[in-house]
Amino acid sequence: MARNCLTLESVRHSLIRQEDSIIFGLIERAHFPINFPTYSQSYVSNSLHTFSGPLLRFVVKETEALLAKAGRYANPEEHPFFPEDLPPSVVPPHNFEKFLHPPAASININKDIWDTYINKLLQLFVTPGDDGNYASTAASDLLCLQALSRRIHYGKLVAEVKFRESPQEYEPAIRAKDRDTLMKLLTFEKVEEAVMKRVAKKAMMFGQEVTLNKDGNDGKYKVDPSVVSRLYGDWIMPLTKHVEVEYLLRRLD
Ligand SMILES: C=C(O[C@@H]1C=C(C(=O)O)C=C[C@H]1O)C(=O)O
Repeated sequence: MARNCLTLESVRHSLIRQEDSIIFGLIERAHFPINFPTYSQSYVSNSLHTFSGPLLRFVVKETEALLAKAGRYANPEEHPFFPEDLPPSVVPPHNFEKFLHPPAASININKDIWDTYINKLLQLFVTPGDDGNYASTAASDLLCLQALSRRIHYGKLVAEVKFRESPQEYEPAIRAKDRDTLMKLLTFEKVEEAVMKRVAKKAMMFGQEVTLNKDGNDGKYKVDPSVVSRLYGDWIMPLTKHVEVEYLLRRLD
């Protein structure tokens, strides 16, 4: 859909579709235990020193460098975790439609997303332990981080649509830099409740063991549906709303 035709309904539809990517990402990651060395500062201290620091950082940085060359970050919906020193794109530029307000478009909260994912979310949905699969673990973390980042930064599009639909409602609070009022204006509790129920249901459907005999899967899921609901309620939606508020605060710049 052309950006200038975006509506609250169409951006919400995209958020619903993105739930699938996030839940599949969580299921893939939950396949491995925590594998703590993936995040350890000292993991490669004995190697040939082609890099230092956590393996996940190395995997994300190197992947982003490659994707930057392929033009990924020219797309306003994509946000790198390591924007410093990214190589230039080597592909012909695509003329992405400019839907966002330029001074607000550059918001990037990936640092918060990274810290939240590693320090708070992971231990809620993966088991303790170490099976040595650190590179595969980092690869599945990368997918989760990218899906979360895309969803949370989608808050910019949501905020732009909400602002365009009723600028007169938002302008006084933006001018007064009143975060609390902005948060109230952009919050739809009924929508949030529906999101939490739907993601739990999707986690049940996507995370069940599919067998050819009649036995059910004994209520066991690859990732706990109530945890998925909690990740959304406590972190993913609050971070999306944080992006919405930050965006609106710059909407009249
Ligand atoms: C994204 C929106 O803004 C808020 C954030 C929501 C979310 O992150 O899913 C849902 C409802 C709103 O409280 C929206 O209105 O759809």
